Amino acid sequence: MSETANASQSCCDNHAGGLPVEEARARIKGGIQPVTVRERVALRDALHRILAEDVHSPVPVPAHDNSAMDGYAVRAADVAGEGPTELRVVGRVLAGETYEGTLGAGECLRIMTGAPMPAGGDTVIMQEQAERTGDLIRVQAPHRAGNHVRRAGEDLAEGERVLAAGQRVGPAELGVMASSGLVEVSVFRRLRVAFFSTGDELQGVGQPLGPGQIYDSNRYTLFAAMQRLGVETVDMGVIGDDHESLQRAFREASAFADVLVTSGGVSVGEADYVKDTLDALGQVDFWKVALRPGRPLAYGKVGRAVFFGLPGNPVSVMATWYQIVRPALLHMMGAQPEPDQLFPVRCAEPLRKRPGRMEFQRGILTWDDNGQPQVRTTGAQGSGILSSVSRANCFIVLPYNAGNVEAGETVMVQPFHGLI
Ligand SMILES: Nc1nc2c(c(=O)[nH]1)N[C@H]1C(S)=C(S)[C@@H](COP(=O)(O)OP(=O)(O)OC[C@H]3O[C@@H](n4cnc5c(N)ncnc54)[C@H](O)[C@@H]3O)O[C@H]1N2
Ligand code: MOO
Repeated sequence: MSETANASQSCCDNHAGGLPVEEARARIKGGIQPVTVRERVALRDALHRILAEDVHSPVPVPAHDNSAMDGYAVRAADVAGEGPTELRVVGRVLAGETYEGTLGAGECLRIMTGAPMPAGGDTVIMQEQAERTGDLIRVQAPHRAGNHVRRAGEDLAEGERVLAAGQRVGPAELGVMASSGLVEVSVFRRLRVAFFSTGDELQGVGQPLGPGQIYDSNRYTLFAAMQRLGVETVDMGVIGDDHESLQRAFREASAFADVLVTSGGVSVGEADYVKDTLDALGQVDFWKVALRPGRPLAYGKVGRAVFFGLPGNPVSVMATWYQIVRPALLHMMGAQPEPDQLFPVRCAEPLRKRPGRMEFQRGILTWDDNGQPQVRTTGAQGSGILSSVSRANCFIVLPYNAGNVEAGETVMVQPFHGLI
């Protein structure tokens, strides 16, 4: 057998346990198109949206040289020596005003934080460092030229590119655009994402649980994750475990949604119809990823909609959402790829791990007694224990081939901050 044949043989063997996570991500990325339709929206409506164009500042920010402190605007030359130096206060300027005169030698101006610097003045002395008597101040020099002055354009120069196309708009981006005086911004249209839960055992909150029933939590988790991502959500409720209901729901969703996300029914059980429905109405690309929790994960297309069939276990929903679906949706939304946020940290306790799947255990990242970062798990890691995520602040990411981890070994963590 040739070397190539050997390589492809071993590749397929490995994939029996599911596609490697990176390969699943790459296959999805290769099969989906980012949206191209743009719209202009008012600044606040741009929150969580993706910029469709670079944003340039039409004005310098700040617009004028101004004081960073409450105190006195002076001429640097007057306060360059050892001192003490006496200067005469010729007036006052508050934020929002301008001082019309020009400071002459031996003169200073009472100035408040944010007020424009007067002509002739180039340095500010904090009021705590000036002793005032009547119209005179006495300062102990020297003071560095330009001290406590914020230069026009030091934040953003006029015409400077402030933000790039593909950036997601969060609080800082919204504020920065407002600081440039922008009223509207061009963003990509929102993705429309439909979702439903499957399972005859599911009951809605507010109803008593019948025998064998559980509450449907996945629709809440998915709703929250989608809201945070900034997509338009269409909640299709709970769909029963039968071909007819599923086919109807798939057809309906594919008529209006860009993406359909379901939970449950993708494994090998006798009521797991989701993959079969996808087979019948669309195309299955893959339905197993070597990821834990969350191996059964169906990906394909129904009509023009991209389909993700997540497993039913609530933690598997979260792992597959954050590791596979979220990056895919960001790509479809027109966002720049996010850099991997993986950091090496000492593991404070032993971890159980079987080789063969990439594992996302739920961790608590803290500091040890020596001030060094450390991580431990939230406890039981079953894929039905959703509180293992609500108690965590990071994923502990264990590679495919890793086995058990000893206390004190280094592991990689992916903080939830900015992710969840
Ligand atoms: N013989 C095998 N059995 C299972 C395998 C396997 O490979 N061979 N894989 C296991 C793994 S791993 C997972 S994950 C689950 C995934 O199964 P399904 O996607 O078909 O999910 P369900 O069977 O419908 O549900 C699994 C579990 O999650 C609960 N669930 C479902 N939906 C919700 C919801 N909306 N809110 C809260 N909880 C939900 C459901 O009641 C089940 O307990 O399959 C394993 N089995
Ligand atoms: O991998 Mo399943 O997805 O354990 O929960």
